[in-house]
Amino acid sequence: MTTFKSMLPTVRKKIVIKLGGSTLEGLNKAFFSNFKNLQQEGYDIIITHGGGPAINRELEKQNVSSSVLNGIRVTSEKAINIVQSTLIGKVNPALVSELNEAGILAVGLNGFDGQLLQSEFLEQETYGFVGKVTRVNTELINTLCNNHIVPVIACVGAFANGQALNINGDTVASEVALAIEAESLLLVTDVTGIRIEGEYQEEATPSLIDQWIDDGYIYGGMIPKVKGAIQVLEAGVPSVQIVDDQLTGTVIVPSFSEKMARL
Ligand SMILES: Nc1ncnc2c1ncn2[C@@H]1O[C@H](COP(=O)(O)OP(=O)(O)O)[C@@H](O)[C@H]1O
Ligand SMILES: CC(=O)N[C@@H](CCC(=O)OP(=O)(O)O)C(=O)O
Repeated sequence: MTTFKSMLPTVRKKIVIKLGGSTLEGLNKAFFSNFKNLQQEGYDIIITHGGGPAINRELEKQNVSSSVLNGIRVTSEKAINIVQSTLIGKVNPALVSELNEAGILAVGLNGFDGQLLQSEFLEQETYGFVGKVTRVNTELINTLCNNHIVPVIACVGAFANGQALNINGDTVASEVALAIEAESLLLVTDVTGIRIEGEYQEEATPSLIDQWIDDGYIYGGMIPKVKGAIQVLEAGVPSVQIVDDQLTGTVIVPSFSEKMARL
């Protein structure tokens, strides 16, 4: 029966969920059932993922060294080939397969597919083959979402002539959330949010986070997370969280003065 309600266009909210490499290997059916619940609550889900530990293992196996600066992997020409083949050839299909087995229709993508993540070198002299996102193909994401297909995006950027660039998974998640104007960004990792002097923080503001970075309380892989989170929050995405696999952790909130300035 056609009712007034059924004739209204359904505005589905979008949630970007980034799964860190550190959590990927331990995810189970119970975790994925959260996703089904979110879909039933009217969310379109977009998944992005990293794969740091898998990349580390593969680099070691092939005797290729790499270093990390500000949470970003300095990526040589040899390393980018390993990053690309590991993320696209191993990590992404393993996750897509788990999602499909959990009854969530998912399709694996990387930056080259439909020019999903166009990118340029971030700072070649410092970081080598590391990219920054210059354009996200939001139409492709929207088309999949409108057809109830979950895009699962590997953090490999497309540069010219088929050259891949390595982009931190948290950066990709943040750029995708910004581009599609997500309602919410969840960065799922192996810790229960931001920990300062042994205490997990339920809430954190951008100015506190800047201070914690300066004081060395936030370091390594947490840096791209908080930087992406702040950028996304300041662009107006209402909910930004850094959480563990129970979806518990830190909510990034505007500081009081930032809240007042928005009014
Ligand atoms: N203040 C902090 N609070 C919590 N974790 C932190 C903090 N500073 C640095 N970290 C580190 O960041 C790690 C999470 O980042 P990362 O290893 O890159 O995870 P992922 O693979 O999920 O992206 C934590 O395991 C922890 O070692
Ligand atoms: C440029 C850069 O740092 N790329 C990351 C990409 C993978 C990633 O981000 O993995 P996690 O989400 O597990 O940290 C890397 O090479 O490790």
